[in-house]
Amino acid sequence: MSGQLVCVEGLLGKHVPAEDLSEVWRILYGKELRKLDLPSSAVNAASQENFEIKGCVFEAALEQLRRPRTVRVGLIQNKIQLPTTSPVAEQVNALHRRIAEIVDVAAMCDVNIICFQEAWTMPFAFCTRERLPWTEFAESAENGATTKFCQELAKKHNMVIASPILERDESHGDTLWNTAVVISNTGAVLGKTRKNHIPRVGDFNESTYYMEGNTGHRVFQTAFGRIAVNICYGRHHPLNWLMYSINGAEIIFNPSATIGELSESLWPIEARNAAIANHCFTCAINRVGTEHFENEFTSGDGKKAHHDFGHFYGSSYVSAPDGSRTPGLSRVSEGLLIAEMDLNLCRQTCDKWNFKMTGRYEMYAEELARAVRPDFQADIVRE
Ligand SMILES: NC(=O)NCCC(=O)O
Repeated sequence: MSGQLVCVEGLLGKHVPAEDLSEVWRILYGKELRKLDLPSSAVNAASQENFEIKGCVFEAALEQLRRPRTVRVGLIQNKIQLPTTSPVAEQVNALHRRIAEIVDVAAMCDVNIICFQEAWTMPFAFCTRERLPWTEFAESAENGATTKFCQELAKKHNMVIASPILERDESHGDTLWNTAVVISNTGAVLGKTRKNHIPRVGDFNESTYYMEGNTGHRVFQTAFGRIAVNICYGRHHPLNWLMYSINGAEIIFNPSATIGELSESLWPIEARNAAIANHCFTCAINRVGTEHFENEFTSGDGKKAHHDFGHFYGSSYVSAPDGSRTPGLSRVSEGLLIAEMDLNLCRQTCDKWNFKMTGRYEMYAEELARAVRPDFQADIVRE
């Protein structure tokens, strides 16, 4: 079944009677979004280069004192381009070429900020638990080939780029991290942020390679708004989203690599819920395809050894603070999703629902401070 169904929203459109569709849509997905008019040059280029392109608009009410703060955000989901047995440099170069093609199309659509999927320059090889050649994909966040490549793209297109890579930290004993590098539209490296929560589930053997990040919940002030990057497994941790939001993030990207059997039913809920709970936009990005590895590996579950991880189901989407969301990109093909958003919607939703005001953070801060003490006793009343 995995890999067959292209898109759940497409099925709804096909099978729900036309007279019921908009009500079904409103209940499941929130207020219906206007489609973004994309230039035909971009649509043609996407079709020639064989990737899906979709665009939606999140509107906000007009205010008297603030102008609309309209920004276009792009999300790219892609496959690996070469077999995992190809030389490392060739695999990376092929991915650079593919991303450059898609970013060129994003630029035709006036995208201001773009984010790629988790560890986008490599196969998601952590399932294998092998070191070589996979650790050779790690690069310096500050001056590695991928960062230089992104700096050129950012300058060329006046675009902020969030580039999640496997980082080799030469200043700290050559250690590895799972890192997103944020590059300003000027081409300067604005900074980096590391994955805070590392999975210990299924074949996601990432803790074999790197540790939980040490960069906290930093937020990047860009020319187009304040952004943060909550990498993959971090999306299961509500406090992680909360802290990016407390530091002022208006858009939180969630570059991911995850497979159908494990997480597909959680996928549409978690980033969307985070947008609602934190009065911000969230952008969930997942890779697509099935990646085959030469040496079979086991999953510690008594089942037979295998050569692949399962199907990465794509389905990248954007959610707004009012709970509305875009349809997902395809479950099976590469794609570019563009969301035009008025960032004024963040404060407008905050003023309506007041979660920041009613959140009782001081109460939770005290309770959590007690709960993490070694002498903590749970507060349970018994008969
Ligand atoms: N890459 C990663 O953290 N995957 C973990 C699985 C998931 O969070 O769905």
